[in-house]
Amino acid sequence: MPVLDTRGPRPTAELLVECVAAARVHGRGPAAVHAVHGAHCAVRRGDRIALTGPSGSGKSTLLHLMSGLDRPTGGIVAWPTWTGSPLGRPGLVGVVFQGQSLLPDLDVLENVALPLLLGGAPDAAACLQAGSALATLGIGELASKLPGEISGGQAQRVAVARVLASGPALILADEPTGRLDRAAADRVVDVLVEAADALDAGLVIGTHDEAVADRMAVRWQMVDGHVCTGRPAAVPDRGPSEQAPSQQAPSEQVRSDRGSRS
Ligand SMILES: Nc1ncnc2c1ncn2[C@@H]1O[C@H](COP(=O)(O)OP(=O)(O)OP(=O)(O)O)[C@@H](O)[C@H]1O
Repeated sequence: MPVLDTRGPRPTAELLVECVAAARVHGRGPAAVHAVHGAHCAVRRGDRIALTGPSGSGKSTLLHLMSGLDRPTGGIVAWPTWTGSPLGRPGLVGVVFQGQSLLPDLDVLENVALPLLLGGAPDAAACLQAGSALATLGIGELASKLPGEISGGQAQRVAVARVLASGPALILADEPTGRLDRAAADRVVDVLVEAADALDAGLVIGTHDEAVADRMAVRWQMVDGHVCTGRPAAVPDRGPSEQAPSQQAPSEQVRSDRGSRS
């Protein structure tokens, strides 16, 4: 029986990421695509959010902005309690990518251990943690396989294991169950929710799967690049120790850098 997350948001929990009028335009001129515009949203520790919406509505783009992997072309994306973007800093944000994201020349265990090794963990500890994450996902026997030797669904679970192994404070999963059957999809969501609970992490799952979305306490709906969070489109309430983006040093936020990326 899948675990249903019925907890509501905790408005004073640590604010992990917030978007204030965030926008992302891909390309320029007549070919420009306004993938996200005017996004006001925030994720706190303990949040369990389903990000839903039709194909092309901007879910992946918004997740990439919140991860720091992409930069807004308008507005602000900020991580108020961290100093600067989480990019390249294991343990802060973990992203389960939508497509193939495993390195083909590394075996499954090495793929899962890689972020830990890059973060400075000793080999033995990284391998132990990676093996444990694979076992949690029920795919421990794949450890020595290369990505080319496993199925798409198995690769998707390896990608989830890779994120969980590094114990991030914010987990952003982009269609993590897209290639899985119902039972495997339920298991992956179980694992994501259990890991998020254990880490007191914020969890956002981009999904087309209503059964997955229904298991999250909160739903954000995207339509044509607009995100509806069900909350007023104002700067979210902050806990007493948290600064608004406008009070932070520029280096601690990612502002619009219109024109610097296409
Ligand atoms: N690198 C890019 N260059 C140009 N356009 C892009 C790029 N990435 C995304 N887009 C466009 O931005 C819009 C939003 O795409 P995005 O992938 O964020 O949507 P999505 O809701 O995640 O879709 P899906 O559910 O199919 O994954 C789409 O029109 C898409 O074609």
